[in-house]
Amino acid sequence: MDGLYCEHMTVRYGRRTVLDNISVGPFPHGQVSALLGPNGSGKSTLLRAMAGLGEATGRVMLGADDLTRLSLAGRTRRCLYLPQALPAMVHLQVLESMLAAQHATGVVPSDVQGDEIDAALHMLDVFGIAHLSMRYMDELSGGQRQLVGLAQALGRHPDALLLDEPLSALDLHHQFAVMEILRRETAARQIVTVMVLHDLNIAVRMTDYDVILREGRIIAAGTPQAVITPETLGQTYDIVARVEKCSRGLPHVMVDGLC
Ligand SMILES: Nc1ncnc2c1ncn2[C@@H]1O[C@H](COP(=O)(O)OP(=O)(O)OP(=O)(O)O)[C@@H](O)[C@H]1O
Repeated sequence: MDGLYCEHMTVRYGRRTVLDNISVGPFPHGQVSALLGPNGSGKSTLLRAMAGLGEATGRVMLGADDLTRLSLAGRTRRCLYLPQALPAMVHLQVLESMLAAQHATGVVPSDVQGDEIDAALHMLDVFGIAHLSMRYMDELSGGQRQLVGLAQALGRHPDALLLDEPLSALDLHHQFAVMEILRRETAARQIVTVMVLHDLNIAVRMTDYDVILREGRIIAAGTPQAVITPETLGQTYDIVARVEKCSRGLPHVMVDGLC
């Protein structure tokens, strides 16, 4: 099987089982996937387990490669997790923080052409924040730090990118801009990108493969059109919702009330 997938994944916190023997994926190469579901449904737990963070049993595969057999450093090089928390407010310039991130996994990937500083500046430029390169991280806004975190993550050239609520601090313009950047970079690099999202309208329009979780169980998986339906939204979020077409013919989720 191609793409990123996990088999028989179980995660416990103490005596509480949050994910019980679930298999999910494959999350395809070259496409952006979303993990959806209500608060506490297990999205971050699943993303972290796929990245090898925390105690978990089961297998995580990237194509034919069993990631669970790798050291954590080796695994992080292949499959990078960007946490929900924004990058720390350290007293480092943005460019320095990019270089530190580049070196965090010990190896500068061979496909980074030319000078490392140029590569870091290029990534900042991709996210439209090259003008912040000499500013200090602890002097940036939350949204600006989130953009730096995304630039750091893509700058590390992983094969799979696992992003936990990467749009949470961004304004509407930047939410759409980041989704377009992630779609373009994911396709150009043929990597796997999986993100936790709460905005169903972004998911329905701008992702390719979605998984909905509730209480650690998979409610639905597939294309947004197949997964984001009034039935699954009712079953998952306890809401009465419609998926209509807007005047431009694009799908739009509308919530009429609670079940
Ligand atoms: N470190 C922890 N120790 C104990 N329980 C935890 C821990 N982290 C998460 N949980 C519990 O595991 C369950 C799943 O949490 P998780 O953070 O994966 O949910 P989520 O779907 O990402 O939620 P949200 O949308 O609110 O971020 C929740 O019931 C939560 O209380």
